Amino acid sequence: MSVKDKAILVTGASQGIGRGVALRLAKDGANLALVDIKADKLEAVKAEVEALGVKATTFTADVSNRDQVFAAVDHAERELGGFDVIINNAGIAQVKPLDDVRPEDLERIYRINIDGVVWGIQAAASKFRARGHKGKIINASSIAGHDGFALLGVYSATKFAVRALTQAAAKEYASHQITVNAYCPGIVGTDMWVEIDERFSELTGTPKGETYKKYVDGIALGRAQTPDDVAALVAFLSSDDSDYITGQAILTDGGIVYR
Ligand SMILES: NC(=O)C1=CN([C@@H]2O[C@H](COP(=O)(O)OP(=O)(O)OC[C@H]3O[C@@H](n4cnc5c(N)ncnc54)[C@H](O)[C@@H]3O)[C@@H](O)[C@H]2O)C=CC1
Ligand SMILES: CC(=O)C(C)=O
Repeated sequence: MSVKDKAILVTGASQGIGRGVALRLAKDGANLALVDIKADKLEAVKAEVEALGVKATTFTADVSNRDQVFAAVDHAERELGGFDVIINNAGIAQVKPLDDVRPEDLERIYRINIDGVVWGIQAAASKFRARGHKGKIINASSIAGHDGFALLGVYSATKFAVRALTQAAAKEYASHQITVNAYCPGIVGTDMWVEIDERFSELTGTPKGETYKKYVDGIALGRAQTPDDVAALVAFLSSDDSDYITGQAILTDGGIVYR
């Protein structure tokens, strides 16, 4: 399984799963374009990637802005000398009872978690077609894209939407040898879960740390997921070994949701 010398763009690369994916792909020999809305942390990840002996470049972009996503893909191609894979990883959580959801809540999360994936799909697919070669589009869904989670209803809806987009894009682009798949992590110990845990505490009175613990206790393999666990699947989906897989939303959760 190899991604050696592939040019790969990762969104949400400043921290958490995106950073973990970038480091794993760099270890495997890929050259990386690191994209995030948070410019300050990107340079540190770039240095970590370069220390592994591959090329890295950074680009600050808000994935909800179509022009910025297209510019990020152009930048990646220019700086890395090619463009082979996009990983539409950036996303935000939202913990809210459905009763309390207002139009601005929907607008904010839809624009990042759904629109951002649409722009990433479009920008990558048009680049692959312009270059006249195959390509891979890999999107972040979740266990919450397979089961709706209480207090994470709208977030779950966005992750179901990512699965739908993944299937539709796989069908639309297959004739160009572009594959489109999604990864569906479980409970990963990143800043996103710190935020989710805190919001559950505020809403339900559960002591801090207890919601995270409750979810981790429900994992069959008995431990929380790490970004490296997720990165192992993303590395496979980025490699030529996954060439015959398209339109799938693959669970990597240590045993929470069974499909
Ligand atoms: N942490 C978890 O347990 C799980 C996470 N996921 C998904 O994995 C992805 C990564 O999650 P984590 O690393 O845990 O989150 P995180 O919150 O630690 O990192 C997310 C990154 O995305 C960036 N980002 C947010 N909005 C952006 C925007 N508009 N434009 C560009 N970058 C933006 C942030 O600056 C941050 O660097 C997300 O799509 C999330 O929904 C899925 C399942 C489980
Ligand atoms: C953040 C997330 O996707 C879950 C299910 O925890």
